[in-house]
Formats: sequence, structure tokens, C-alpha cells
Amino acid sequence: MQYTFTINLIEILEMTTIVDDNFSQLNDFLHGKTFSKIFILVDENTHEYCLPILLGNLETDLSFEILEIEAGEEMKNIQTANQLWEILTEMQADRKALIINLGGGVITDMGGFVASTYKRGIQFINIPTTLLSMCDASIGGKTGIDLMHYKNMVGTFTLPEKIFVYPKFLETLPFKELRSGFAEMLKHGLIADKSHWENLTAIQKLDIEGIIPHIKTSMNIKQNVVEKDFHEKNIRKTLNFGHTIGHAIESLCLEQGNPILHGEAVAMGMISETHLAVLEGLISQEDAQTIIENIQRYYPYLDISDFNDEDIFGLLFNDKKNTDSKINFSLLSGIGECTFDYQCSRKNILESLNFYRKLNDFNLN
Ligand SMILES: NC(=O)c1ccc[n+]([C@@H]2O[C@H](COP(=O)([O-])OP(=O)(O)OC[C@H]3O[C@@H](n4cnc5c(N)ncnc54)[C@H](O)[C@@H]3O)[C@@H](O)[C@H]2O)c1
Ligand SMILES: O=C(O)C(=O)C[C@@H](O)[C@H](O)[C@H](O)COP(=O)(O)O
Ligand SMILES: [Zn+2]
Repeated sequence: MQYTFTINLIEILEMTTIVDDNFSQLNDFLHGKTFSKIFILVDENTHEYCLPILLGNLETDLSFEILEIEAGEEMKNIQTANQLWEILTEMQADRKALIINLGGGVITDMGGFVASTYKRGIQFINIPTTLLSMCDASIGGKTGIDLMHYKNMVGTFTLPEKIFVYPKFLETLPFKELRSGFAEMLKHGLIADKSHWENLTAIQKLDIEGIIPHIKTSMNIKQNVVEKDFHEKNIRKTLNFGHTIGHAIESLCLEQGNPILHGEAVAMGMISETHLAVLEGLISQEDAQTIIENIQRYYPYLDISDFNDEDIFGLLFNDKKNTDSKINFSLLSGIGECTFDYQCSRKNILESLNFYRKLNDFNLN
């Protein structure tokens, strides 16, 4: 017998709220609930820049504890998860405890994972503080940690109770982090909405004034895809465009102790995978050129000349989308259209990596 599981669109859309300056939507949510205790997970930066804003507006009689981890992808691992499970145990967090994940994608992935496994699952909400987590990571229920240097190898599909988005958190976000999140927004346009892509690429200077008006569209694209295929059996794989090669490069950089930002890796992966789509006859040269030139406008060239092809293939062969020992790509068939489960020849994959290696640095930033 086959079971299918679909989440109701309304459920996902209602899960996400853009909050006002008083966080009244968050306070309303908390007032109606009987949590035993609240744990707010932060990293050192969101502790400094975002927690004071949140606490200044939080209206609740419930007691809360702050759990802080160091910032960075290097922390998204089993050791950190273990420490958090231990702290929750020592503090006698019960099944009615709530975790508030206040941070970027590392915090929402990690906090969601810890919450979804502790005592077989306690409730959590996401309050994203980076562009990347507002538009992508806080939405859709993928939680997880890296294993060795393989990205997101252990995790769960578990939705938060709510996602509260406060775009003004972006005011303190460093430019590189803003640009990293912008890569996932470009991805949303490329896989699903040509006009979103055109609006984003019309932005001449990447700053929050230019980007904030487009956040909601990216959130909606992600929500719509997730609603159709929560467990990534089919169309959700399109959200992985740029990530097959991107994750491999991100993992290698992490392993070498030279981490790059997730969005930087995705930008590189989108260029390489767009060329791969040309080699496979999926997309026109003209569309590919537009895509690649625009991504190059925003992102610095990543020097992967020293990366060994076999190391890259080793990682590609462990990609979570693979089946039957075959690498499954999500490739563009046009601007705003994406295929998935697409298998390419080794020759073309190598050529797409070499295409990237040969690109000049046209970065304007
Ligand atoms: N679950 C998903 O669907 C999903 C989607 C995309 C990415 N991800 C994951 O998300 C992670 C990347 O997320 P990220 O880019 O948000 O990284 P991040 O969480 O590491 O945050 C980036 C940096 O910005 C700092 N920061 C956060 N908010 C700030 C603020 N308002 N002001 C100043 N500094 C602030 C953080 O401390 C950190 O140093 C990766 O691990 C990636 O795999 C998950
Ligand atoms: O939500 C999804 O599905 C995505 O693929 C979004 C990606 O941007 C994100 O990086 C995700 O964590 C990648 O998923 P993974 O399953 O390849 O780890
Ligand atoms: Zn991503």
C-alpha cells in the first residue's frame, strides 16, 4: 500500500508571519499557549544584535533560558547537538518546552534538529535573522547537521510551529551574508518565476532597501514548492538547483578549514550547473549566458583549480538526491523552469567544473 502525505498550503502560509516592530504577532502566539519553559537558541552575533530587540518586545510570564553557541557552519554538527540535548536535559526541559531559534540557517537547522529529536520532539519556532534564513532556511521543515564535512547528512523533516520574520534584523547583517542569502533568492527566480529573477537582477547595488521588497516573493516561492512536496519526492528537488555541485564545493572548503558561505557555494554551483544544462541540451546558450553573467555581477570568483576532481565526485556520489548510485541533478530548462532527477554524463559534469575553473573574475563588488 502506498501512502501519500501532503501538507495543506494554508497551513504553511499561515505558519509564516512578518511581524511588526512590537512583535505583537509573536506575543499573541505565546499568550495562547501553555509552554512549560522557553529556550532561546542564539549564536554570539544574534545574541549581540538580535536578542536585545526580541527581549525588549517579548511579553510573556513564562520563564526562559538563553542557549548560545559559537557562530558558523563549523558548529552545525553532532557535538553541538549533543551539548544542546545535554543542557536541555540538565535544565529538565519537558515535552511542553518551546525552543525559539533566533538566527540564521545554522541556528534554524540546528535548533530545529535538536527540537525535533529531543524527547522524540518538542515544539519550536523560527525567528530568522539573516536574509538566507528569512527567504529559505527557516521555511519548509528541513532540519539537520553536517556529518564529517558532508552537508546536512543527518536531519529530519519537521515543521516549526511558526516562523516570525522581522526584516529589520537585516540592518546589522554584514554585506557578505546579505549577498549569500541573495543567491537563494536568485535560485527561486531561476527555478520558478522569471519575473522574480528579472526584478532581482534589476537591482544594481545589493543593499537591504533594494532587497527587502522582494523577500516575500521568495518566501512564497519556497512555501509553494514545499507545500506540493514536503518530503522531497519530486518537485522539491528543484530547490536544490545549484546545490549538487555547490554542496560538494562547500564541503571541500569546510574540510580544508577554509569555509565559504552557503550562498557563495550555491552561486558557484548555479553557474556550473547552468553550463551543464547547456551541455545536456536543456537550456539555450542565450539564457545560460544571461544567467551566468548576472550571477558573476554579484559573486566573486571561487578558485577551485586545486580541487581534485575525484574528491568532488566522491562528494557528488553522496548527494541526498541520488538513486541507484547515479547522481541526480536539478537542472534549468529555461529561466523560471527547472527539471529534477536528471542524470548527466561524467564527461559533461567534468566539463561544467572546468567551465567554471576557466571563468575570469568579472566581479564588480
Ligand atoms: N533548512 C533549509 O531549508 C536550508 C536552506 C538554505 C540553507 N540552509 C543552511 O543554512 C545555513 C546558512 O545559513 P546563514 O547563511 O543564515 O548562516 P548563519 O546562520 O551562519 O548566519 C550567518 C552569519 O550571520 C550572523 N548573523 C545572523 N543574523 C545576524 C544579524 N541580524 N546581524 C548580524 N549578524 C547576524 C551569524 O552569527 C553568522 O555569523 C547553512 O548551513 C545551510 O546549509 C538550510
Ligand atoms: O528546502 C529545500 O528543499 C532546499 O533544498 C533548500 C536549500 O536551499 C537548502 O540549502 C537545503 O538545506 C538543501 O537541502 P539538502 O537536502 O540538499 O541538504
Ligand atoms: Zn541552500
